[in-house]
Amino acid sequence: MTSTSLATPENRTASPATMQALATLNDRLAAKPAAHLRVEKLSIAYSTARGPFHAVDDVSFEVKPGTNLGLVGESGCGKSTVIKALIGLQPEGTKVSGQALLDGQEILGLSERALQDVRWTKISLITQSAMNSLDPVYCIGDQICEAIQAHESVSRATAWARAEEMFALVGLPASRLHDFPHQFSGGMRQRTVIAMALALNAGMLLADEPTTALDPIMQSQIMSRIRGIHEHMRRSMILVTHDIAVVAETCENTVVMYAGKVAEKGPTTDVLARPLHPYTMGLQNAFPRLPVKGQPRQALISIPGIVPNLLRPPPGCRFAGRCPFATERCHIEAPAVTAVGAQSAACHYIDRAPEFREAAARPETWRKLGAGA
Ligand SMILES: Nc1ncnc2c1ncn2[C@@H]1O[C@H](COP(=O)(O)OP(=O)(O)OP(=O)(O)O)[C@@H](O)[C@H]1O
Repeated sequence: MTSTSLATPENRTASPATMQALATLNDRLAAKPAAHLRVEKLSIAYSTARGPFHAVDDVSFEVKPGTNLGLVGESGCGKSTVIKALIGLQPEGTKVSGQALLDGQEILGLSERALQDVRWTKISLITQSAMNSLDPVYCIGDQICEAIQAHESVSRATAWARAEEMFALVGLPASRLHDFPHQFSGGMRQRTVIAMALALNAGMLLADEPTTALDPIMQSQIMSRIRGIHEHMRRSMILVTHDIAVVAETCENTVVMYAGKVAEKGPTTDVLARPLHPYTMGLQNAFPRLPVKGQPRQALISIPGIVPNLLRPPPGCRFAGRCPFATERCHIEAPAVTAVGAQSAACHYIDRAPEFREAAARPETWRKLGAGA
């Protein structure tokens, strides 16, 4: 990446500190390009007292270099489980199968030693809870320096300068590097975690609900900061969120997960404008959309029912029990993934998607569950 490519309209209005931080990033960005991730047939089962819990089943997707992928779905659909497996943080005893190739290197099942070489330098994590990732007894600057020096043989002065650079990128003054975590607000702590995740310039960022713990104003500030950084640094990112609107604004591609499986995936604009899977249609109804002038404000419709228990996953389509269009076949036979252009979905009735979309927009459709397609 060249310095001219960083001079986007947005950063022309950025502060001198941010501009300086962006300029000094150039060499490191060029040395470590954005990563490519290919996940193939990823299955993950937690070991529980009642047997294996199949939290993720046969999940495949790709993150192209320099793009953002949104991983969406209700709570308990397996999004965080995917993220944890990618960075080797699954609990002991968890069974992980399939492949995850980061720039061609298998990152599933690495030894702790091998993981240390990959984590933070090639793939880094922005977690849900910033407070837990910061040590209360060290000042923030020391923590960032320690992370840098654990992976790169640079002097403390260089590491501190890098920490200042990262703070400028996330919009925090360098003087605050001397503070301790308890002196920061929730939003500032979250920015710090983002700065730490960026400090080693990993080609792949995993952001697991990076704003969930914050108030709505702070959420939108942090998300626009993440978008800005993405724009300048062109890292690859997986963004886990419940919020379809955030995905629409931030991610080129989207994977919709339901009960541990991929329900639908493809370019975000296609998935949101022309969803193929009834679950995506239902998920969209549950989120507020921007009002269109002259049209009545759309009512929010939630999907009745709950995600099935994955100790014993249902044999057919996992969404069948909540799908207003499900037939007997859906309850017995698991649907294969079918592609329509760049988009694909696991639904037996993908060819009826236009008709389903119309019906799914009406609240009464979701009231007569199991009525058959
Ligand atoms: N250590 C564990 N042992 C057993 N089951 C687990 C464990 N961790 C998570 N689960 C279960 O796995 C399923 C998927 O959880 P996961 O956290 O991946 O979902 P999610 O889609 O990220 O949800 P959320 O949006 O609430 O974080 C859930 O039913 C959860 O209860």
